[in-house]
Amino acid sequence: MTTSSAPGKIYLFGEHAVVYGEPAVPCAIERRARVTVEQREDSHLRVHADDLSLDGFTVEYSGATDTAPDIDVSESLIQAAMGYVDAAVRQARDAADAPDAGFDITIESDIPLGAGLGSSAAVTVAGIDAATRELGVPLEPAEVADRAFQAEYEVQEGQASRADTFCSAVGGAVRVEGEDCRAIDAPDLPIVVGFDGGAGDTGELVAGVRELRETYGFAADTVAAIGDIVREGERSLADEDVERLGELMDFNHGLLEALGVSSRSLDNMVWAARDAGAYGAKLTGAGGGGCIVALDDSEETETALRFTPGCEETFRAGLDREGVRLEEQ
Ligand SMILES: Nc1ncnc2c1ncn2[C@@H]1O[C@H](COP(=O)(O)OP(=O)(O)O)[C@@H](O)[C@H]1O
Ligand SMILES: C[C@@](O)(CCOP(=O)(O)O)CC(=O)O
Ligand SMILES: [Mg+2]
Repeated sequence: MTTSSAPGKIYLFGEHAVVYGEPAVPCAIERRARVTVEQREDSHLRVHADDLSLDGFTVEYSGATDTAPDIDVSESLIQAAMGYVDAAVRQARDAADAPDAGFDITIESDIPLGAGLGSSAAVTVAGIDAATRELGVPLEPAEVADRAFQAEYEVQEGQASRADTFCSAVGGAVRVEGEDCRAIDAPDLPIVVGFDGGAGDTGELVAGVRELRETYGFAADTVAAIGDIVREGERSLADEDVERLGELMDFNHGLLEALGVSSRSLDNMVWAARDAGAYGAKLTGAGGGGCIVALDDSEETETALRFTPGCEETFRAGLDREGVRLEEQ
């Protein structure tokens, strides 16, 4: 039996634009997904996911085509849930040259689903790490990242950057531009997250930006301007200039809003944080609903978010300098 965990992330800058080759800077946060795998005698997969619905569920199957129908959850939820797990298992089987390996898999996660905190990447990264270790072929974090990207790319039908998976695998702050992925230095940032309890559809939101970008030159310019913000943001990060970082996050949020990926509740939370004196605030991840990230060393932003209509949860999320790690073997 092997358990690995991997962190979720927030985007300081650059989501969406990173899909078109602009740089992005995500940071791993201290919220993790833990995946436990145990090799079976047969080639079946039995997956237990506690967090997918209020009750959690278990599904046993031997492949994507013959999902066992004897459980009380919709087919689409199973497909959505199993996509990443299936793809992670395919990567592990491939890495170990063990095409028939079967597993009992348990997923536990502190990362809300579809909320912009990279739950899919954390589950995929931790899953590949645990399954390859279980098969006796532990991989370096960079290789876990590469395989997790292939898995996400497959599930998201070509609409994925390397940002989430690389960040989750190596931890800390990272910079991703196309295939160029590297860890960068960052100070401990006073990160506050606000969560509206909802989720956005990453594929749909990415497709929306793609269409705007193809329709209007100024939308393409907006995407390019986000790239400029990221490059400026990297300098502020190196200078540890938190005030400037906040200003650039505000600017980045404005451009994401213009690209149509914000929502009323995300905007409300962003404004609540700014009014409370945060250095800056923006949505994180695909948008549409889910989380915002703000920088504030005082308690003011958390207090304000607690009283903001539409905000369901707020928490401080320290930068997690550790990426994927073995928990137990
Ligand atoms: N705890 C979990 N157990 C099983 N699958 C999960 C878990 N958390 C996330 N996932 C998978 O990740 C998907 C959400 O990923 P995505 O839409 O990219 O949003 P995000 O990565 O921002 O959370 C879920 O639909 C599910 O397939
Ligand atoms: C919109 C995007 O830039 C980030 C999506 O992040 P998340 O899955 O919402 O956490 C897509 C991507 O980079 O793959
Ligand atoms: Mg995701």
